[in-house]
Amino acid sequence: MEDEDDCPELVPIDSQPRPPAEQIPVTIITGYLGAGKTTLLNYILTEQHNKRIAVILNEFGEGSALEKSLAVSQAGELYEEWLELRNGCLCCSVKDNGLKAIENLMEKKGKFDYILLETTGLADPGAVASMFWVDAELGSDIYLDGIVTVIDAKYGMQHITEEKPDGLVNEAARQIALADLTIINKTDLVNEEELAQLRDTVSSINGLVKILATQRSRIDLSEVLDLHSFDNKNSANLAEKLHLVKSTRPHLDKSILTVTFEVAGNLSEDVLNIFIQNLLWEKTFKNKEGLPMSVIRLKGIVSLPGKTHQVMLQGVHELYELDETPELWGEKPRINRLVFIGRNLDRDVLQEQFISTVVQAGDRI
Ligand SMILES: Nc1nc2c(ncn2[C@@H]2O[C@H](COP(=O)(O)OP(=O)(O)OP(=O)(O)O)[C@@H](O)[C@H]2O)c(=O)[nH]1
Ligand SMILES: [Zn+2]
Repeated sequence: MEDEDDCPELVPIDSQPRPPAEQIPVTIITGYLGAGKTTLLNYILTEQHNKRIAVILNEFGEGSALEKSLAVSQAGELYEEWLELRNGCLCCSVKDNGLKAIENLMEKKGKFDYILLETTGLADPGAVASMFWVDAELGSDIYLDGIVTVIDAKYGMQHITEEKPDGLVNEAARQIALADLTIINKTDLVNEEELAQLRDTVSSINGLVKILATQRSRIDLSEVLDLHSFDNKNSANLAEKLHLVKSTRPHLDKSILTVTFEVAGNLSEDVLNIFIQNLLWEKTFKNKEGLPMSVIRLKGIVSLPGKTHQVMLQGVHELYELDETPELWGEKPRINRLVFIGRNLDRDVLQEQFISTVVQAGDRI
């Protein structure tokens, strides 16, 4: 789906659900060491916009650092604050730590319009993303808007294809697997052929992701901000978008790839939950070599019996959510579309399992 960018549809205003007015978007900016994350942040801060943006630098969700730097851009002026964070384990305690610190800062300084968070080059953005996502559900002031991965045009390929010792995930590839947008930066350092190769590799990992190319991370802000990748605000064309996604071939034997399939019918919600939990939590699905499938990102549109609206399925790491969208099925055929991004995924095995359990149970309802 690279460069697939359709104009927003004209929709009557009241049919557009919005997050509650006070909720503030967080965009996670990730990418391998030196790819251009900070350059992107600085660019966003200096661009013309009327937003009051809080930028969180340094790692967030690793180790037990006591102090993190937080810079706030207000009316073009950049100033820094040092915040004390009690303990850095963001993935296991939801309402604490970094998030609390942001909320405290907002109490003190007034609200921000937007939060940008740069992870370290080696971080797993999934853990950070999960935290914000869960928190939004718990009625936080903040919601996760999207994950943006910056890739070094010159060294990206090397980072992505580097083989890791058995069982370890390649961090650069995982960052791409999780991304809603990838920015291939430093295009001044490569020729067109190298750039095209890198694009192909990126889409072979993540068949859903949009790919843009930049120099000095210069990018139209509307491409980066307000993506609404984790809520149903942009669900209008999701079914069509998912329909265009293709299963990919891995660029290396054990690398991350995308698999997708479509199946008609109504699903049993209970059995669907069991299927996803087996896949994400129990890891009971194996590919033909007997290796456990591991899903990093999951997206779908499903049809549940008795529901007139399309239901969106979203997953990051071990979290997932079924969320009714404003889209009606109407006269459209009820086709479930699922996209999985991860390792050791076997499309045929997944599809067979899905049909023999979730769809068949749905048929019996
Ligand atoms: N040639 C070239 N250099 C760039 C470009 N964009 C950024 N750089 C340089 O690349 C280096 C790394 O950029 P940063 O923005 O600090 O990268 P980062 O991802 O934040 O790096 P870490 O936080 O250390 O992981 C800096 O020296 C930038 O000036 C570009 O488009 N072309
Ligand atoms: Zn940086």
